[in-house]
Amino acid sequence: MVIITFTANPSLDRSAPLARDLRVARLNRLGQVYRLASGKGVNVSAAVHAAGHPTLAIVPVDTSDPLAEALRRRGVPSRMVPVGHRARTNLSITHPDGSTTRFIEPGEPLTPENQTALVSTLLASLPGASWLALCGSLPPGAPVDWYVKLTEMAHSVGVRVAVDADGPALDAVISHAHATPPDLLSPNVAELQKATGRSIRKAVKAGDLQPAIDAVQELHNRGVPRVLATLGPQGALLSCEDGLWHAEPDPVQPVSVMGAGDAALAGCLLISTRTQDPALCLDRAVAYGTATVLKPGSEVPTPADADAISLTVRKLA
Ligand SMILES: O=P(O)(O)OC[C@@]1(O)O[C@H](CO)[C@@H](O)[C@@H]1O
Repeated sequence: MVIITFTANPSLDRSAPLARDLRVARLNRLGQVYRLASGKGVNVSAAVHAAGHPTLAIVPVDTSDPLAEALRRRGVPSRMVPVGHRARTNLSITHPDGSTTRFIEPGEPLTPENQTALVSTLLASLPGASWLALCGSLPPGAPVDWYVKLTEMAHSVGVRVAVDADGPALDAVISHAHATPPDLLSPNVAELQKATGRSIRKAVKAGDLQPAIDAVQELHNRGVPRVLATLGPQGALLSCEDGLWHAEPDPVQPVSVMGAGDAALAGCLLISTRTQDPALCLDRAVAYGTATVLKPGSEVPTPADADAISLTVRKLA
C-alpha cells in the first residue's frame, strides 16, 4: 500500500561543502554544489522509493519550475499541483565535521485556490494508502491548523497520519491532539524543545536524555499514540502504548546531517506498513537516519545502507 507524502513548501535544495571553517563577514568559497528536489516530504518519498515501496509525493510546483525537472531527475513518484509561482531554494553549507548551516526561505504564499487544488489532489490520492506523511513548514498563506484538518480528512478514509512539523504548525497539531491526534509525530530535538518549552538540546548533547524523555512522554500523554523523537548521534526515543524505547547507533563520521530526520521517518513508516513492533520501528528509524548522515546533501539511503548500521535498541520503561 502506497505511502503518500505531502510537502506544502518544497524546495530546490542547494548544498555545498566548505573546505574550512565558516568565516563570518568574510569571503567563503564553496566546493561542489549539489542541487536536489527536496522538502521534507519529498525526501521521505525518495527514501521509501529507494526501498522499492510504493510512494507518491504531493508537491505544489509548476511544470515549468526547475524544481519540477529536478523532481523528475530524482525519480520520486509525484503528483505536481500547479501554483503559479517558483518554489523556494534552500541553501545548506556542510562544515568539515558534517554539521550544517542552513539558510531557509519562507516560500511564496499559497493562495486559497492553490490550497483547494492541493487538498483535492490529496483527497483523490488517499483511498487505499497506508500512511499520509505531512511534512515540513507551511508556506505563508496556509492555515496554521492545516495539518490538523488534513489529519481529519485522512482518518475519515482510514489512512494513518504521520506529522513532521515545526513552530505554529506543530503547536496546532499538539493542541488538537486530544481530539485529532496524528498516529505518529516525529520531532527532532529543536522541535521537541520548542513544542514543550523544556531545555533539551544541551542535555542531549551532554548525554542526559531525561528532559527529552519527559518531553516525548508529555506529547504521548497529550494524546499522540506514537512519538518518535530523533536525537542526532544519540539516536531516537519512541514513546507508545508499549512503553518507552531508546535506540542508539554506534558512532559514525558524518558527511552531512541534512535530511536525517526525513530518512528516520521513512524507515519507521516502511516497517510500520508490516508491523507495529516498537523495537523494530525504532531500529529502522535510527538505521535510516544514521545511514543518511554518511551521504552528501539530503541524499537518501538504500535498505542496504541502513542494514549496514550497527545500533542498540532498549526498553526504558
Ligand atoms: O522549511 P522546512 O520545510 O521545515 O524544511 C525544509 C528543509 O530544510 O528540510 C529538508 C531537510 O530535512 C530539506 O531538504 C529542506 O530544504
